Amino acid sequence: MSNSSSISDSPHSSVPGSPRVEDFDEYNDPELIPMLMYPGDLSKLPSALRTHGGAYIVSPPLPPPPIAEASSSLFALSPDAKSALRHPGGVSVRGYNCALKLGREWWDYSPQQMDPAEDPDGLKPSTELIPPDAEFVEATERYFRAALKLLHECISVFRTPSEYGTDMIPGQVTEQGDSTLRYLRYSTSLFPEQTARTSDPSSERVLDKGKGRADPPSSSHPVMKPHTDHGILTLMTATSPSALYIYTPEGIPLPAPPLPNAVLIIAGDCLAHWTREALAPAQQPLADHSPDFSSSKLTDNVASPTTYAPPPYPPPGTRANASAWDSSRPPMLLPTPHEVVMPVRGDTDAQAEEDRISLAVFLRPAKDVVLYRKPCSKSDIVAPSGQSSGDTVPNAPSQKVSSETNRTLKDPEANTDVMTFGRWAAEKGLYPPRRCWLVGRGTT
Ligand SMILES: O=C(O)CCC(=O)C(=O)O
Ligand SMILES: [Fe+2]
Repeated sequence: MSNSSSISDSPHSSVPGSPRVEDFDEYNDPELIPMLMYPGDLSKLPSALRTHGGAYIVSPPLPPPPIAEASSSLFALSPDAKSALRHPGGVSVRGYNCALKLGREWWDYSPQQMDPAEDPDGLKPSTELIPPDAEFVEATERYFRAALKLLHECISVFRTPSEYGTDMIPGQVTEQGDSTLRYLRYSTSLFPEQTARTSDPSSERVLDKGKGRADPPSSSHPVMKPHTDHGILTLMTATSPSALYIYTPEGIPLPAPPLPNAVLIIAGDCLAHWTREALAPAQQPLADHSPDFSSSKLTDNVASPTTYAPPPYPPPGTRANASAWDSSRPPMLLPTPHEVVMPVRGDTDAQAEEDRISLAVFLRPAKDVVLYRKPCSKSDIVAPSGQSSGDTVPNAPSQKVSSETNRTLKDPEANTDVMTFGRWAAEKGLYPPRRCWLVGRGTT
């Protein structure tokens, strides 16, 4: 498809490289992320996620994102003030965190009380991990509420009968759940050498999790490595320079620059679990499901079924052959891999030396919502830390697994392995293949 014909006389023709919404049905260009006009085109979101891994929603019902305020208020705080916003239990998805070697810092806004599993001693409600700027926090709260409303509208599309099924999202996903809003700052000035030069040594130690010295950066560019988000949907916007890339289900990278008056929506892990369940009930025995995807109804619309591989989700703590359960049931939607690679000095981008600030709203279910139930034999399940079998997930770091994880690991009587969202989130970091289904496919 030719870009010039598709964007001429489009209301968004000022945005180069994006297809006109009206062309969407015919549209099959893997190089462009579709643009959906709010509200009329929301119904096309499942298709867009399936073919491209993401879609822009144009004219979303959202207040202006408080990104400039994040820069001047939140990220301008002193190192000590930032340290005061760290979660007492070291949780990286609440309050302030940084990865200086990757040139990145971020802050998560989560107005709900902390989950007891994260905060067993009831040390602090998360509302205490907020910066001392009421105006900024109010603007953040306003944006968060409006974004959640929009994301729930998106979810209602998945509940409407369509060629992909009906009621793909469980009914409980109507509340805030474990949703959060995140601001990120990417800057070469965050690299350890820079911070060592510009901040006093004691602050630097605090910022870099107790390290007394500045290790060199892991990359010359501020980055976020390829991953999928563990929630349902993520809504994103950012300042230039453009640095975000998403991957299609075929593993093709697409630039995802910030567009004026638009937000990007991508799919999280939950959608893959639920669309797999909706189309292939887990209760059916393994033998009923052919691993030959080309013969599956589910893949009729996929351009090259042979290149369409499901994400390698080895069930935690199971024997290697148990992962065949997952690969025999391709999900209708894959979670969207994405990564951020900042241009830096010497790159061609004119804005290469500017910081990039991004904002993401993660729509997540509550921790006890079930992602899937998997039939298993008693011998399939071992402790996720790999203590009771030699053939558990390779290289899984030995880490403490929450009591919630152990409780829900298995119902021995029913021979059913129940994966809740809380368990998935807790275990995702422990099993490298779950970080991103692209890893190991030679794409990254
Ligand atoms: O900074 C961005 O644009 C993406 C952030 C992201 O992927 C994340 O926080 O999970
Ligand atoms: Fe992400």
